[in-house]
Amino acid sequence: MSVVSSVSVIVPATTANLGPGFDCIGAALTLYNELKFIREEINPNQKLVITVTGTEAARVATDESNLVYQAFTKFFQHIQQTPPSVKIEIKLGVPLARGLGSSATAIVGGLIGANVLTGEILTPAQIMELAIQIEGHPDNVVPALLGGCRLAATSDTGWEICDIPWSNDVVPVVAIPDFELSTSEARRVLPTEVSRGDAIFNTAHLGLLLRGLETGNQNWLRAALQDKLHQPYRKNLIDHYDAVNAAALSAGAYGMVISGAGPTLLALTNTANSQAVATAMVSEWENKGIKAQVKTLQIDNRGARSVVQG
Ligand SMILES: Nc1ncnc2c1ncn2[C@@H]1O[C@H](COP(=O)(O)OP(=O)(O)O)[C@@H](O)[C@H]1O
Ligand SMILES: N[C@@H](CCOP(=O)(O)O)C(=O)O
Repeated sequence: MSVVSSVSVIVPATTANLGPGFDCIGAALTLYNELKFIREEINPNQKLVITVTGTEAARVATDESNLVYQAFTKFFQHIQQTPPSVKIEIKLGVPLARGLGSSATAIVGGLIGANVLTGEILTPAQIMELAIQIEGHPDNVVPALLGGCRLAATSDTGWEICDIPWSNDVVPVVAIPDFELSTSEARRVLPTEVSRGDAIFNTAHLGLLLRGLETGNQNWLRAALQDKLHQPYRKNLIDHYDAVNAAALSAGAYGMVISGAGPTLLALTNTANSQAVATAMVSEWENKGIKAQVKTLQIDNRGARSVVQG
């Protein structure tokens, strides 16, 4: 493969955990960030120019602390080369710090951009290992890279990634409030140890969820979307969680969970009820004084993709 001078990388948002699958399952969604990498001499004293567009652009760092650039430089550290001068153009479509995997898009995008610019020195599996290492857990970076719904588990030799079939009858609706919650803050409230009862509860419910997602079986999905490992601790960080949950259920959702580390709330429902569920969730929050936007999405089955431009 030859070295290229410019590449665009499109990376999907993700919804991680899906209730009982804390830190091991996530799905890619039809909502995207686009990152363009242009290898060029800027000037002798400057190695980096970052531009960001999109409604939350002002909140993204444009210096070396930018997460896309951090991942880009980690790639070069890994292959023991000096990173080239680069211009990075970021088009934001994924809201920041809302539990929709914006950090995963930045990490995956930075790694793929660097790999393509160097003529694909690393394999997709090596890129995945690096992405998991940087993010610290696999459940958002893996579906962002590969698309679909993915379960990741460690093995003696690394990671086993499993493709989880997702029935077309299961529709994801995300309600995104206008406040941020960083993943690190939402991880700080979690206990380091859990009881055997809670571990068994989640093991059983995750098994049920996998079959519910595959078959669209409504009873299994209704029972499956429960969790004892993270949501009981995190829901207090999300104002009116219980009220939005009740609104989603009464409008016909199978269940509602925290998307990723939150504060976005994810309802799973069927096509017939999706509009009612979306309206109920956003109205409930807005009645309580919290602005929110709602999106009825699909599962992205392609994952991150790159287009070489020169
Ligand atoms: N496109 C991007 N470019 C640069 N940094 C980003 C981008 N998207 C997200 N980030 C960084 O990731 C942070 C959010 O990460 P995190 O708290 O894990 O939330 P999320 O649930 O959205 O992944 C942002 O505050 C920002 O620092
Ligand atoms: N399992 C992680 C997932 C974080 O996802 P994000 O989309 O909020 O970055 C967690 O729940 O902490």
